[in-house]
Amino acid sequence: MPPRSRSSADSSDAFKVAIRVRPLIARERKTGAQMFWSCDTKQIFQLGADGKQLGLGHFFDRVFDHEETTQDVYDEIAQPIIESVMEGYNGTIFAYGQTSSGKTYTMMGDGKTEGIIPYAIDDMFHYIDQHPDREYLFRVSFMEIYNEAVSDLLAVKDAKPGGLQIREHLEGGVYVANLEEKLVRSKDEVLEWMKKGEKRRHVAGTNMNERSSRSHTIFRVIIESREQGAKDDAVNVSQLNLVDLAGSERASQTGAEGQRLKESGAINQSLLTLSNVIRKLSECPPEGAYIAYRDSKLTRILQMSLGGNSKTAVICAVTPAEEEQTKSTLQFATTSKSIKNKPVVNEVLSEMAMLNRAKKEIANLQKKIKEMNSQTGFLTLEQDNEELRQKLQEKELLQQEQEKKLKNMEVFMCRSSIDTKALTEKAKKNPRRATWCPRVGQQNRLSFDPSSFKPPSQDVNLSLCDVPEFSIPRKRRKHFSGEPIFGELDPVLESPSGESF
Ligand SMILES: Nc1ncnc2c1ncn2[C@@H]1O[C@H](COP(=O)(O)OP(=O)(O)OP(=O)(O)O)[C@@H](O)[C@H]1O
Repeated sequence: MPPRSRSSADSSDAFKVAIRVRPLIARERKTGAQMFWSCDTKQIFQLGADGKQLGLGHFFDRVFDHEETTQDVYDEIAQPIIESVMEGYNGTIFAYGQTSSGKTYTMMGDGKTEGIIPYAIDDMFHYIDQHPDREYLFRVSFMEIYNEAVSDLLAVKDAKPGGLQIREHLEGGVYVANLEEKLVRSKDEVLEWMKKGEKRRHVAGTNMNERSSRSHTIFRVIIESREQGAKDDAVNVSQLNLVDLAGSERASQTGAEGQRLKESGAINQSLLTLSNVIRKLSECPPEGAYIAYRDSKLTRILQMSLGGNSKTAVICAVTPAEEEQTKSTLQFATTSKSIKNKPVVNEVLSEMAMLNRAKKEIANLQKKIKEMNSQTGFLTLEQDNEELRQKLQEKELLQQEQEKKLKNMEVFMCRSSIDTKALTEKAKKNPRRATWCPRVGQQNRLSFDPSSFKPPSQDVNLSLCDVPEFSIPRKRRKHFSGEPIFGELDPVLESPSGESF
């Protein structure tokens, strides 16, 4: 369902650029590497061989030095975006930089230190606890772009050769077809999925990094929320993209050959397209101007995060012992600073809410036509009457469409307190694969997985329906044919270990 923008946000700080300078690592310390860069909280300077500053500093929203932690980066750069995402804005945080500069360390963590993703997830669930007036539904997906092919890091089966396809909604907006989205209920579940996906990511050792990422990854969290007991079923749908890019690299430094060299070519090519897109956007092009998003999968998927409807932060990771590569990262960062995004809160209406609205409008139109029919003699009235008739026809068509969709869809919300343990047991035993998603936010949700629901021979099994306040209208019981809940959601609940209810 297409999102509707509800309200506009201040776009002045919708695109932030920060620099993170990492400490020297063992390999560099061993070779007595020279420090080429120094910084304070807002600028970074190049140093000469004598350790003195060369030229002017480069200014950014924030520069983090080698002593500052990922928690510091999170608090100042990422946390405001997470809060906006919970309020209904799209958000993107991505780490950019040369190979071995600390992108994965910053986004994922390294096993000992947590990264931005775990901090973000922790905050999101904390936010839910503090907002009992809304109910939330979380889904996650994890994709990688390797050698210009998109694959699903959470899918059981590998994608066909060539990878997953990128498509466009009729109403605008890009999506990856057949990318699995997992319903999640707790931070631990999210992190399990993240770790599971990380294990499948393409990583290999090079001369520059023992564990060098050979692909770009996008870990996405989709959040739906609505007011508890809201009358018109308006749902905010936002997504958070957490992007760990592969690093730009030089074959002379990494020693890449064969497969590594091919990977390196694909990485550098897509980063070049990213730079070109950023350069074009930094020139503040007029609305509708051509931007080469389609030149790489990465820019296509991140289209909305670059110059679009998203609050975005770019964290440029740099190596203090690298002169030229760090200069080139700073050039990218400087260009990025001029980008202006235009974030809005995304609101969608459920099919039921749309149907209710359409019905109300039809009733109003019918009333108006009746009133007009009782009056005669004035041309203007007849013209108005014709206009109303046309409107009515349109509305009736809309209503028919909504009703058809609803026939194919069943969503059952259970607002009572459910004994989730007992329900899990029942769901496990139930051959018709009822799925449930309890404890997302303050509410329990119960739904059937329409795609795998098989109508029973002796009417519907109501073993789940002894849950208080939960009932299925009898005439609807046989209509489960695969329409998703809230747009694209396929509500199968799977645990990270692969178990599905
Ligand atoms: N801020 C930091 N503090 C301490 N160690 C760091 C920091 N940043 C990175 N490192 C270390 O530097 C090495 C390279 O980091 P990382 O793998 O995150 O780089 P990368 O930019 O993701 O590289 P690639 O593009 O090759 O995947 C790792 O050993 C990591 O632990």
